[in-house]
Amino acid sequence: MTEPTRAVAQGTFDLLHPGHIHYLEEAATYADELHVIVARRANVTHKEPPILSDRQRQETVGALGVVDAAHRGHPEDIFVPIEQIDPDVIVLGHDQHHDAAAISETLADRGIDCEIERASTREPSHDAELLSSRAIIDRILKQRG
Ligand SMILES: Cc1cc2nc3c(=O)[nH]c(=O)nc-3n(C[C@H](O)[C@H](O)[C@H](O)COP(=O)(O)O)c2cc1C
Ligand SMILES: Nc1ncnc2c1ncn2[C@@H]1O[C@H](COP(=O)(O)OP(=O)(O)OP(=O)(O)O)[C@@H](O)[C@H]1O
Repeated sequence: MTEPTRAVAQGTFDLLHPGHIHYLEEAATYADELHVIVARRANVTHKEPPILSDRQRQETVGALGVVDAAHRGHPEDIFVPIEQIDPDVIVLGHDQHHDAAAISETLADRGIDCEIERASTREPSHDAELLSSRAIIDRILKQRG
C-alpha cells in the first residue's frame, strides 16, 4: 500500500473569496492530500495584518472540502511545518512573493525532497466580484465606514 502523496498550499486566508478556492482546488490536483499552512498574523508583514484570528482563519480553511488539513503556521521557522508534513509538492500562490529557487535551496539544505509549483490566477467572473481580501475590506469601509 503506497503512502498518499501530499501537496502544501499556504497563505493568510483572511476573508475567503473565490480566488482562494481556485488556488486550493488547483493545489489539490497535485497530490492525494492537500495540507494548507495558514500564516500567523505576526508573519504577515508584507501587507496589513489580517482582521481575523489565526485560529479562525485556520478553522475556516480546514472546513473546506478540498482541504485535508489546515495547519497554523510556525511562529518563527516556515520550514518546520514543511518538515512535519513532508510534502511531495509545494504549490505557491499566483502572486506569492516567495522565490521558488530560494525555497528549493532551503529544502535541499534541510534534506526535504519536494517539488515546487506555482498556481494560476483566477480572474473575476463578473464586475462586482472581489478576489482579494484587501478589496473586500475596502468595500466594507466604503459602504459601512
Ligand atoms: C513553504 C512555505 C511555508 C510556510 N510556512 C509558514 C509558517 O510556518 N508560518 C507562517 O506564519 N507562515 C508560513 N508561510 C506562509 C507565508 O508567511 C505566506 O506565504 C505569506 O504570509 C504570504 O501569504 P499571502 O499569500 O497570504 O500574502 C509559509 C509559506 C511557504 C511558501
Ligand atoms: N484571484 C486569485 N487567483 C488565484 N489565487 C489567488 C487569488 N487571490 C488569492 N490567491 C491565492 O490565495 C493565497 C492566499 O492569498 P491571501 O491570503 O494573500 O489572499 P489575498 O486575497 O490575495 O489577500 P490580499 O488581498 O490581502 O493580498 C495566495 O497563495 C494567493 O496567491
